[in-house]
Amino acid sequence: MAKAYDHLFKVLLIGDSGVGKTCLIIRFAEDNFNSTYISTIGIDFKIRTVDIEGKKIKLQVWDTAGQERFKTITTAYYRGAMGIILVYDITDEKSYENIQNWMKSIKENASAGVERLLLGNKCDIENKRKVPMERAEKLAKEYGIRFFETSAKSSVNVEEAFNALARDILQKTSKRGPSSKAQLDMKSPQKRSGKCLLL
Ligand SMILES: Nc1nc2c(ncn2[C@@H]2O[C@H](COP(=O)(O)OP(=O)(O)OP(=O)(O)O)[C@@H](O)[C@H]2O)c(=O)[nH]1
Repeated sequence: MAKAYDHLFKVLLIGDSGVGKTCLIIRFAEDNFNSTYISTIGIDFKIRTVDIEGKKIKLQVWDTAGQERFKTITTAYYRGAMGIILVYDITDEKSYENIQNWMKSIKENASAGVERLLLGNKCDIENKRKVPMERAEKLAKEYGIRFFETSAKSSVNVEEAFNALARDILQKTSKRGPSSKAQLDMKSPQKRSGKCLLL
């Protein structure tokens, strides 16, 4: 029987509790949204296969608990990830400031060449915005990573963000060959960002 996919990429979402990691994954994997907040206990994952440049990419998306008390469990999963999505909430300044701590955690726990992506979620609630988009754009530029403002609720940029990450991982793996995932190049080029456009 033919293989159902060409590549399997493991992707991890991290960020403060309540920023919307679970909702982003549910939007991406099931195209659904639920406003009831059930905080993630430990770790969980969902799967979706996407088509990138004619290749079937199976994305195994790991959802981590943002709460401090689960840190020992969740950081154990960093090592196997080929992509890590850092999420903050545009209405919660603290969650944005904590991005640098999450970055530090990646440095300490993930493989050296892991592909990173910054998301400012909940861009549907513009009237409660605390973090200007330009601030996050600047930060992403400093880190040399992509940035999108997203809304899991209104389905803004979710598809785009996951696809961009999958494409970046694919480009890295095809450049280096599938066996050298752990030693991927750290220097990623300056990347464009995605504006939050609610249609
Ligand atoms: N308005 C709005 N609310 C959102 C959005 N995404 C998530 N939420 C709400 O924010 C709350 C937290 O969402 P979760 O996805 O559970 O947050 P989390 O980051 O997984 O939280 P932990 O599991 O505790 O780490 C829920 O009440 C969601 O309904 C969004 O894009 N817009």
